[in-house]
Amino acid sequence: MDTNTLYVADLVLKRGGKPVLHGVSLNIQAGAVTALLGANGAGKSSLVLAIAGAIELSSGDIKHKNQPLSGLRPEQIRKRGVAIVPEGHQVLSELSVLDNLRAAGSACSTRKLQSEIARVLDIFPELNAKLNTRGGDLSGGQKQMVSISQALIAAPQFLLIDELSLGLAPAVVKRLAEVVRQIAESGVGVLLIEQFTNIALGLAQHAYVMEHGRIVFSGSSQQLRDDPSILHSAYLA
Ligand SMILES: Nc1ncnc2c1ncn2[C@@H]1O[C@H](COP(=O)(O)OP(=O)(O)OP(=O)(O)O)[C@@H](O)[C@H]1O
Repeated sequence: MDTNTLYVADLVLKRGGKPVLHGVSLNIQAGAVTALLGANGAGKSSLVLAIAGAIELSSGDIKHKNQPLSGLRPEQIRKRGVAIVPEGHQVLSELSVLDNLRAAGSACSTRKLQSEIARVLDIFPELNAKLNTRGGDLSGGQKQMVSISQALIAAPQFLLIDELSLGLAPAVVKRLAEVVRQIAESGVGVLLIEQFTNIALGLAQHAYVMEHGRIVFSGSSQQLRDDPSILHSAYLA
């Protein structure tokens, strides 16, 4: 088993008694972006939440470095190097940006937390001027930067991003795409859910397409660009 890969195998999941994932398998490679595409309701968010331990699986395996992650609590999964940027650029709106970052690193020692905050501010230098601003007073793009920064604290090996650009202005989307590329180049494996398929396929080497709780395509981003009918049928399904 390759230690640079997060293995997800045969995930079965129900929500509200309804089957949502019907045996989903995928691999996320460290140091690369993997795109996860599919229409609303296909099960992408549920998959990411299940990998992060936020919702309970009926069955399936999630493994990294030969260790099972399935069945662990979210904070244990985080400690093992898998972090999530949930949908909707959520931040703690009453806390300052700096306190949002501190809260994300509450498991770190004070010294480690300082160096981690400095590291994420190197990635998003635009947050330096906002450290004392309340989370609730930020623009959507700034909130997404804080949300990604929170996930990056404690240097995860894998980062699962649920909707990078939803509702954000084109200039911000371009900036966030640049950062995702940089994060992957630094060695992190990024699973990217992104409504703009051209952005996702521009960043990703490998892509998966989901339809009604199943993976219906796994292959190179180039293949999906060359044959748009695969995506068209998934988005119309
Ligand atoms: N909290 C919930 N409780 C019960 N069912 C849910 C819940 N959230 C989502 N579902 C159902 O799970 C299925 C998959 O939804 P999910 O949000 O995972 O899809 P998605 O591909 O991420 O779509 P979207 O882009 O709309 O978030 C849908 O049928 C949805 O109705």
